[in-house]
Amino acid sequence: MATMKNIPLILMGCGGVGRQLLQHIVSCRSLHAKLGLHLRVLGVCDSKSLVVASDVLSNELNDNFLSEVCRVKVDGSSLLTLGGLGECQVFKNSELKEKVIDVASVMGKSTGLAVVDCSASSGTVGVLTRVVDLGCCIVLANKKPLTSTMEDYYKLVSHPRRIRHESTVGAGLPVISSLNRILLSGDPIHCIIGSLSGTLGYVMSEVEDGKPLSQVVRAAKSLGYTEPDPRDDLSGMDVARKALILARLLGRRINMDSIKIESLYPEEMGPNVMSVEDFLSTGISLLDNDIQERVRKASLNGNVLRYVCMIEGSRCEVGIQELPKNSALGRLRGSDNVLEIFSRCYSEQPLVIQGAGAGNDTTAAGVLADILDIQDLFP
Ligand SMILES: NC(=O)C1=CN([C@@H]2O[C@H](COP(=O)(O)OP(=O)(O)OC[C@H]3O[C@@H](n4cnc5c(N)ncnc54)[C@H](OP(=O)(O)O)[C@@H]3O)[C@@H](O)[C@H]2O)C=CC1
Ligand SMILES: N[C@@H](CC=O)C(=O)O
Repeated sequence: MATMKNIPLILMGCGGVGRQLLQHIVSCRSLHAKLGLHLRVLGVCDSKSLVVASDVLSNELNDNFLSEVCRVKVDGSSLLTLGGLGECQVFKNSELKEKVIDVASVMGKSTGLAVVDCSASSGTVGVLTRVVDLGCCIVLANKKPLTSTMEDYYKLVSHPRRIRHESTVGAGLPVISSLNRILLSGDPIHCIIGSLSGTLGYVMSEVEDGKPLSQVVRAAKSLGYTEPDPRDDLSGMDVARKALILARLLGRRINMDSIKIESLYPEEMGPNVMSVEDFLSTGISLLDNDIQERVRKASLNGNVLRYVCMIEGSRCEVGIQELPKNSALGRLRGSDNVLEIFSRCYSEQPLVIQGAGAGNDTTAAGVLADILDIQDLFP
C-alpha cells in the first residue's frame, strides 16, 4: 500500500474562518486520502489559549476533538474547557506563543509544520517570523502580519515557497497566485484596479436597493463578510491592507502611510471613542441618510458608488468612486470582488478576476487550497 503524506499543522484563530477550515479539513478526509494526503491537526489556538496534541511527533487532535473545538468556540466558551478531553495539553495566554514556537522547532527538525493564521490579530507576526526561521511554512488569511513593517514583511516572505496567503486578498479568488504567475513570467504589471471589499460591495449594492446602511452592515456582519469590528471595513483599512499586500507583491517598498484612504465614518465614531456594540446599535444609524443621499445623487447621473482600490506607479489609494452602472466595477453585486490587472500582455483588455470576495466558506476553502499547495515540502 502506498504511504500517506502527512501535513502537520497548527491553526491560530478559531473564529468564523478558522472553524470553517476545520470543518473543510474533516469533510475532505476521503478526497485527500485518495490523493495520498492526510492533514494532521496538531494544535488549535484562540486569543487566550492553545490546545495541542500531547505528543506532536506521533499524535494529532482527532476529528471528534476538532468538532468539540468548534462547538466550544461557537458557544463562546474557552478552549481551556477541553483540557480533560483526549490526549492533549492546554496552554494559557503567556505560554501560548512559546509553545507554538516549541512545536515548530520540534517539527522543523522532522517532517515540517504549517502554521495557519486565521486570526485577525497583528500580534501573530512574531510567532510567524520565528516559525519561518525554524524552516516551517506559514499560511495566512490574516492580512495584518503582511502589512506590518517592511522588515517583518521581508522576514515573512524570505522563503517564498514556504508562505501562502491567497485568502488575504479576494478571499478564495486566485488573486495572489495569478499576480505571481504574471510577475514570474517577466510581464510588468502597470496598474491594478479593483473592488476588493466583500462588505463594501454588499453595502453599496444593498443601499442602492433602498436599504439603510445600518441594517445592511449588521447583515454583512452576520453573513461573515465583515472584519470582527466592521469599522475596519467601513474605514477603508481592510481594503488598504489588501492594497498594501498587492503593492508590496509588485515590489513597491511602501508602508500604510503611503496609501490614501477614504473612511465612511467620522473620527468621533472610531474604536477609541465607542465600542463596536454602540457603533452598531446607535452610531451607524446616524450615517444612513448621508450615504443614501450620495447613492441617490450618483444614480441621477446614471452611476453607482463603488469602493475602489487603485495601484498605479507610485500611486496607491482606496476610496469611493462614482462609476457608470455598466462598467466592470459598476455591475458588481453583493459580496463579489473584481480585480482588473493591466500589464504588457494585458494592455488593451485587462486580465479580470471576479467572484465571491468574502465569507467564511470561500475564505476557508482558499486557505485549505493554500495548505495543499505546499504539500511537496512535506515528506
Ligand atoms: N471573513 C472573510 O470573509 C474573510 C476573512 N479574512 C481574514 O480571516 C481572519 C479571520 O476572520 P474571522 O474568522 O472572521 O475572525 P473572527 O473574529 O471570527 O476570529 C478570529 C479568531 O482569532 C483569534 N485570535 C485573536 N487574536 C489571536 C492571537 N493573537 N493568536 C491566535 N488567535 C487569535 C480569536 O480568538 P477569540 O475566539 O479568543 O476571540 C478568534 O478565534 C481575519 O484576519 C480576516 O481578515 C480574509 C478573507 C475573507
Ligand atoms: N472583511 C473583508 C473580508 C475579506 O477580506 C471583506 O469584506 O472583504
